[in-house]
Amino acid sequence: MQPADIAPKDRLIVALDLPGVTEAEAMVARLGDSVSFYKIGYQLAYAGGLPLVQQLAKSGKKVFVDLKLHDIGNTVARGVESVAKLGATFLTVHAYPQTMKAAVEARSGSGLKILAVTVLTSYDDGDLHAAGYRLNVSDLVEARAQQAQVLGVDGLVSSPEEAAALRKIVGHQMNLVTPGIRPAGAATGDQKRIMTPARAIAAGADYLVVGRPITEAADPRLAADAVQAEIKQALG
Ligand SMILES: O=c1ccn([C@@H]2O[C@H](COP(=O)(O)O)[C@@H](O)[C@H]2O)c(=O)[nH]1
Repeated sequence: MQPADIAPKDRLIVALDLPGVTEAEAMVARLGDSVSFYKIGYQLAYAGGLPLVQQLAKSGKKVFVDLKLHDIGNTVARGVESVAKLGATFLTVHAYPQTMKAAVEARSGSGLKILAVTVLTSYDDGDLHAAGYRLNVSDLVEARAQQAQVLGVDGLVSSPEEAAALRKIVGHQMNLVTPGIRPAGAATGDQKRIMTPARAIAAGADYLVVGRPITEAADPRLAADAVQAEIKQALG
């Protein structure tokens, strides 16, 4: 999907990083029609949250399954086939060539899009070096984006800090999905490469992933509406 085709409201993806299905359902009810796109990651998926993917999809919401798959090709492919049956819109894999190739082949014919996680937004150059990488964050993100593009991956997960550079590399053929979003004044937490919603959109991000600044807000709906307003304003 070209960025211009993405409805402004669908650009906010709320991370349902919550302890269980009851809490997740309550959050979805609280956010109501302010939010149309949800992300289910480790915490909820491992607490029985995967059936919620189908439930949300049936109720008209879009769902991003953020399991960041990385395994031998056959295991990744079979996992992708299973997630495709749930009706999810996005699924993440780590941006390793074998993994991306297996995922792209396995999703073909389904409506599922594969997103490659380039470098986690909680990493800076020092963290990469500590993990044994010689490249800095921006170089590794760009190298992985180029590999992902060649392999036919549908989109990239990166910090909004890399969005403008990635746009130049991949044009509008791939979706740019950016966590590490922090409204002005929000606690950074463990995120290291962050931007405000408005700056992320201006930098070229298609989708903004926001978790704690919304789910831990005193009024999550008000917090989500504020992010939506910032997105709309930045889109002009
Ligand atoms: O590089 C990445 C990839 C995924 N995430 C996920 O996004 C949300 C962010 O939540 P916040 O509470 O807004 O920090 C979370 O579910 C991560 O698993 C990411 O942050 N960075």
